[in-house]
Amino acid sequence: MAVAQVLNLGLAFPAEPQKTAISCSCSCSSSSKSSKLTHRTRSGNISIPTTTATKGGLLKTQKLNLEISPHRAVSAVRLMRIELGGAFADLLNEKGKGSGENEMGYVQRTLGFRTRELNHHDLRLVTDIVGGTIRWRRYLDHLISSLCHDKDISSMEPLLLQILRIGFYEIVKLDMPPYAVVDENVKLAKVSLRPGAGNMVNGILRKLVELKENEKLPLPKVEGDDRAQARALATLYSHPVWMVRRWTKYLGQEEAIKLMIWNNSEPSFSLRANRARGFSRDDLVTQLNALKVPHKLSLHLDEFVRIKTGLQIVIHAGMLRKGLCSVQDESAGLVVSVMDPRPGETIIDCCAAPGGKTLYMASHLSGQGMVFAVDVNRGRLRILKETAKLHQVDGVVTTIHVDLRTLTDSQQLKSNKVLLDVPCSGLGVLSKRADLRWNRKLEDMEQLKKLQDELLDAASKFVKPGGVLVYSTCSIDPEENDERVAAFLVRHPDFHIDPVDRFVPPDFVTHSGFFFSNPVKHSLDGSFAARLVRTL
Ligand SMILES: C[S@@+](CC[C@H](N)C(=O)[O-])C[C@H]1O[C@@H](n2cnc3c(N)ncnc32)[C@H](O)[C@@H]1O
Repeated sequence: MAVAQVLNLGLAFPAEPQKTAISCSCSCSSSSKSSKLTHRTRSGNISIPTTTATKGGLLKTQKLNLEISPHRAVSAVRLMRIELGGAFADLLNEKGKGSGENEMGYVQRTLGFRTRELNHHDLRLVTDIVGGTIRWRRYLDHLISSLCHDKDISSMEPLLLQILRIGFYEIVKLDMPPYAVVDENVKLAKVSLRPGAGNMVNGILRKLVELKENEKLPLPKVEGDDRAQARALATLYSHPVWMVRRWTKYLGQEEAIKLMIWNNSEPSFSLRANRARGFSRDDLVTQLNALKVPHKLSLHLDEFVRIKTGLQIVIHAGMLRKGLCSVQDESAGLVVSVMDPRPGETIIDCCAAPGGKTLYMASHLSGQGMVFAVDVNRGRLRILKETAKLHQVDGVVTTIHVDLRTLTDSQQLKSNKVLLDVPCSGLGVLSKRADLRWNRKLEDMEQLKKLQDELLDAASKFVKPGGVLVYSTCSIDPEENDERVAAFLVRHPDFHIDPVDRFVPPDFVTHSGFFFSNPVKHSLDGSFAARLVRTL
């Protein structure tokens, strides 16, 4: 069947995109609640009315749909929340934000029915589908648009677009049994929108299956001038064009492709055992074994283990809630190694919240010394304070809510060890932060670099003669890393570089003596740290 024939199924972009951007000749284009409910009843789905108590004590009747696969329904709703509501993909699994009652409230409001509660397996599927669909958005949208006669899909009904993206992702990237995927997504479109939307999803997904089976997916070729090649690569590896151009410039095309492949892969996570609570890595391993969560010991840091799957199980077992361990990438742990915190020391952490590095540094103090945790964001600082209590390091952590740039040079707040973990582009953590690549803009880079320079100047005031300032980012971009350090040294000739080779394995030390974790080479988040010592 040719692409044009798909369109003969009745796909058309209507004149009034605000009502329904793509409709089918056989569909009812009205999206009013009453007509949606009528269609649901007609389509024969199992809908069980349930009652839920509202705040005011009233009982509200809600429909429980047992026929729609709950993980697809929840995935579609989460994708809507991320794209239209600005939710962060990586926060939606946290209790109270995405799961449980709250989650079903969103599902009910968006789709008009509830599904059964999600179990661990469902949640894992939701995480995979939502993360993957966001990562592959540019690639999926290219295919969807190609199969809709190159129409502008930005005017498509948002829920319909999310359902199509999920179906495309499952077929093209997850290699799931295609006809089951078609049936499930058609059902979701019929019940949550209207029968015509289901017919349309059916036509497009079937066409996709056929093109995939015949290896005829309409994908761009990497050819032409630099710009054209960057555009093709951006579609094939699903990244913004500006990132492809930047990485091609700094890394070359081959490495840029490897980096994009890494960013698109399933992230792995590290857990840090909290020794401040007397919970060792051996204890952590025992618990992970009991929970049947596969793990590997970190090769670089004594308290850390890596897990590829099972984070949800760890969360549900309450290990984070009890403060026994935290989710922390080893690259962040290695920045703390560059700081080399020791019992009895006073440390100033200039951009501390939400506290990953503060708490790890505090756990090295064995109850003696102090970490002053400075941050401009009150809410994030509150989280740091609460977590410090939970981790039983609150005796050695003092929070200071202030814009670092307004703090005046004073003898009271000076130290031999100052950490400045600046706000940055986060280009080193794109595998974990699925949506970040779409939120970050090229224009942000100039603003961030200006802020980084200002914060470096401010932080340097708190370093005692002979003391060290550690500048760190979770970016792989030389303009935020080496270049910021070089510019700082020109402005501050009283500082010099102290090579980090005494603190981290040689594999992480750059020619200039900085710490750098490379996602492709080290299979960790990308991050950077420089030790800058003030002359006596
Ligand atoms: C990369 S995050 C720090 C992460 C933290 N070090 C950790 O390991 O969890 C950067 C932090 O800088 C803070 N920040 C941004 N501008 C600031 C300023 N002018 N003064 C103090 N803190 C600032 C932000 O609120 C944010 O919490």
